[in-house]
Amino acid sequence: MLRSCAARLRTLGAGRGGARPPAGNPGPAQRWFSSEKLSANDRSLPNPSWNKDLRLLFEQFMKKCEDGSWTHMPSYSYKNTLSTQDFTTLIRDGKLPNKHLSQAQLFTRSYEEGLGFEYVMFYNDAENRTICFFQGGPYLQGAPGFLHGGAISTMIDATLGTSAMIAVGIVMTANLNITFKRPIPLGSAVVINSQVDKIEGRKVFVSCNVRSADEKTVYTEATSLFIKLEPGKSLT
Ligand SMILES: CCCCCCCC/C=C\CCCCCCCC(=O)SCCNC(=O)CCNC(=O)[C@H](O)C(C)(C)COP(=O)(O)OP(=O)(O)OC[C@H]1O[C@@H](n2cnc3c(N)ncnc32)[C@H](O)[C@@H]1OP(=O)(O)O
Repeated sequence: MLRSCAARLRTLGAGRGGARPPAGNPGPAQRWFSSEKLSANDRSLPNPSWNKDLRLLFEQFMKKCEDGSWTHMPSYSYKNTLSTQDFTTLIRDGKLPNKHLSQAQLFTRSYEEGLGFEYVMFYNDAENRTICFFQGGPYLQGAPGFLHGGAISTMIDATLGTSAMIAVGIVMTANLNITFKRPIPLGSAVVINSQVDKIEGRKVFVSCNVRSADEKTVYTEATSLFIKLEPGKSLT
């Protein structure tokens, strides 16, 4: 099943997979989620650290990929990618020191397998929704036995950011409001369900909640504003 979905992604091409870009606004997100990056090292595929719930959720959604309603997002890397160069040229006028760039890693993929952020995202084009299944490892502890709020915020930002980027292209987080309602047990699988609520010019309003795998517990809720970056306008 895994192999068939991977093959499907390759056939479908760009990172939005089967999803159609909005008319006249394809956005560069396509390149970043490109199937070219699908490989044996794809961190969005199950590994031995994934618990039963995370595997089950992954399998359920890979099945949903088969009719094209959902798209599995392969993991991506900032390392030596065209998108990194685009981003630095666009935003930093190429000023980012090369030394730092060559060592750079995507924060959420920088821990060894099982120790930090284990996650996979799926995207639904028709509903403008991105869903992330996330299991926080032992290096993400805050209160004993529970996930650090910063780690939860990071995954929320990544999921909401992905939603916004798919909608309009390169964005940055301008505002992130989070309500922590219940602590999340370390090592448990949670569901981050996000949607684009509104787009006003360059402003993209996105929201999400974080629930337990059985959906019975709402752990966290968040709303956020992302701003589509303006080509040629340096932020530094
Ligand atoms: C991240 C890019 C990755 C690239 C490629 C990778 C591929 C991987 C694929 C996928 C990954 C996705 C996952 C990533 C997730 C992580 C994202 C982060 O962690 S981002 C780091 C934290 N955020 C910052 O450091 C921003 C710092 N702030 C800024 O740089 C600027 O303030 C910025 C860009 C947000 C806006 O600056 P302006 O100069 O472009 O725009 P102005 O003119 O100030 O605002 C435009 C409109 O927005 C409103 N606005 C701006 N900030 C606001 C705010 N905080 N609250 C309310 N309104 C705000 C303004 O009032 C204005 O509104 P009016 O058009 O006049 O109606």
